[in-house]
Amino acid sequence: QVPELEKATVRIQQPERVLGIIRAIKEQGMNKLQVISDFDMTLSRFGCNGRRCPTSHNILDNSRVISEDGKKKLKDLLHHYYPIEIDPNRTLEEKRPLMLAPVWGGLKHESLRLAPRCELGGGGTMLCNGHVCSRDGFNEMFDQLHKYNVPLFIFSAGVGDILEEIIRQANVFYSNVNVVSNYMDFDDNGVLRRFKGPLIHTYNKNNSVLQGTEYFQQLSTRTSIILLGDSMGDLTMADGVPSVENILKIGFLNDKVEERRGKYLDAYDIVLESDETLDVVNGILRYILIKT
Ligand SMILES: Nc1ccn([C@@H]2O[C@H](COP(=O)(O)O)[C@@H](O)[C@H]2O)c(=O)n1
Repeated sequence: QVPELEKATVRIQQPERVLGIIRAIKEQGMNKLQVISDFDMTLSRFGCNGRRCPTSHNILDNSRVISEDGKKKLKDLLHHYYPIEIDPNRTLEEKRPLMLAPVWGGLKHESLRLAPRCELGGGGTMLCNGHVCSRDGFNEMFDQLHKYNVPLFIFSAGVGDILEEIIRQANVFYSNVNVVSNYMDFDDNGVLRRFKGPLIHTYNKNNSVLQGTEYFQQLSTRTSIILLGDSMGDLTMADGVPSVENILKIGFLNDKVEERRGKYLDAYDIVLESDETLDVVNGILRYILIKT
């Protein structure tokens, strides 16, 4: 029923179980469904024409508002911490305390004055090599969820101001979309002082940073979940949802595919290897949402 699952990029450890979950979600109906998704490298592309696409952090790092010294610091931090972030041989407990540094470490020394809209403006939607960096099927996914009134919760360790702007410029920031991320806090002179609220990094995406938002409580009847992520940290994004009945975890395995395949197959129900599209997600949503 979902032809996209036959794509060469799809790996599933327990196909019967996965088909069972998809059928159960369809039976429960669209009123019970919510989608919880990571943003960078999940809704946005990992690569394009053989080059890495920017994360929402990288858009800021590369922008003209950051000093050359700051750019170097941010790049050094990322080169140091990204291999740790994706290292399959370190436990989450080892990684967790290290992950705050790349989110804030480079920016805190910057006298950053930024009008995020301007930085991305002039048609500058998340561009990389002249191509828009959202995955193929980005608009279709948002459109489908909006049409059927399915809530989409984006839980991101990226920069909220930037990724909101990307969604807005794609004209899909609908009322069913909610974002929890790191938002910049500027003082009266427009200088970046901090991020608002607790910093979200790749390995604390769970209830601990959602306290006070009550988002999941309001959606307590939405007991079917489709979770989209690209890291082992994304697997805890639905931890605050009360009484989950069905959960389908779809993981994008973008980098170090051979090394990480085993862990991803154990953790995610569906693994999409080097797949730069949202075809599979859209195919599953079509099957679930469109009455046959
Ligand atoms: N300075 C940094 C810090 C993190 N990143 C990357 O951003 C991504 C986090 O955002 P999610 O939407 O995926 O939660 C993650 O891929 C980090 O590697 C960065 O590029 N620069």
